[in-house]
Amino acid sequence: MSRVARLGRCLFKSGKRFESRQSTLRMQAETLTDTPLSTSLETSQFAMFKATEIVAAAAATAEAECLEQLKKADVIPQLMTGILENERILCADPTTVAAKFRKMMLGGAGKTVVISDFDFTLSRYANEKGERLSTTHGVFDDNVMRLNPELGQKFVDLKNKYYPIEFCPKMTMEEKIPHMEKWWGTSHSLIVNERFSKSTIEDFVRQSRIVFKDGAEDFIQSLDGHNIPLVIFSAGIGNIIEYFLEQKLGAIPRNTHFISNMILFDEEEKACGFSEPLIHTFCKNSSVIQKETSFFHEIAGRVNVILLGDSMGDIHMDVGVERDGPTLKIGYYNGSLDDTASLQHYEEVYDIVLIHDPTLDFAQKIVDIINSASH
Ligand SMILES: Nc1nc2c(ncn2[C@@H]2O[C@H](COP(=O)(O)O)[C@@H](O)[C@H]2O)c(=O)[nH]1
Ligand SMILES: [Mg+2]
Repeated sequence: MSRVARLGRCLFKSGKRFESRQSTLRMQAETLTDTPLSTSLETSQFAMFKATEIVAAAAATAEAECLEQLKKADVIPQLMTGILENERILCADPTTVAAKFRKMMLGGAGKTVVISDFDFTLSRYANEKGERLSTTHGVFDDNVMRLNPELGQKFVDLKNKYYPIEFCPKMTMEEKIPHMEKWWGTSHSLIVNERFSKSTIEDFVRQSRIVFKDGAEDFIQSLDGHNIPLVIFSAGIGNIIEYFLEQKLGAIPRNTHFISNMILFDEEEKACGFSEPLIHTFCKNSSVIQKETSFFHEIAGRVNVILLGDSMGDIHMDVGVERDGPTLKIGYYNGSLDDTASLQHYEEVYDIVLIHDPTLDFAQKIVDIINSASH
């Protein structure tokens, strides 16, 4: 079945499920808001209700009022219709996604945290000409080749050997992990052995082919403006991301935190090691989070997570804080449009799949809706 036909089937199927959900939502909202409990029962009947029922009714009414706001604003149906009508967006389960949107809007900005990958999620995968752009590690591939071709070739050889393994559809994650550890370990050793200085690495970033997705600066700054924490969870090199943000934004916003491989510098500001534990593509989860992470206090209570990723390794990103809210998983698919197996797999593990999207418009729209519901 061609991708377009599959997309059509997926949209039709999703659409049918969503229509039934919309009518259910509308019915729920009318029921909850048209006949408030206290005016529809005789006093004696009302007296029979236990305190718990009265509290529950009050909570339902309170939620119904929020729901009424959502219904009036028609926000969620509009959003879901936009998703289902966009051929470049896949959504396998609109009903679940609509329910997550609703919970996140009810929770508002104060209950929200964004956990985002960096390489090819906040940064672009390719430029307008379709040329591949750089990962944070790739900053060394490009720049070292210019300064020291023999060493530069070692970085490139590593990428050419291991990148295909990382995205190989036939190997299991368990089969890939030893190769990823070898790739990260070898490239980090090359960096430490060469004792690159901090200032040299900052220059590498200035001259690199890392490009933000369109709207990324505004997205990061709007999160900061609404006090929504942003955790950049990257298996890349966190120092490179910091230098890139400083160069593009002028400073790292207060709300932005990093979980990543960090280059350690000695007193002469020369690279002398890397932080532990190693974070590669397939261990981006709470197992690599240090127990007393500095920003935990800032995200405690933020039960609703917007997760942004581009690879299979990003779907379990979590910062290990106890919570019971939804995680809305938004996946940026950079692969071939003919690779229906990968497209199907992304659709299974991400709530929303954005195909070849060089912008953060969709993520910005979700955050704007959450912020508007908070007022
Ligand atoms: N060019 C190189 N790319 C590398 C190397 N080691 C890892 N990687 C890539 O980085 C991303 C992980 O970053 P994330 O922010 O997306 O988690 C991963 O997908 C690898 O392809 C390297 O030595 N050279
Ligand atoms: Mg990535």
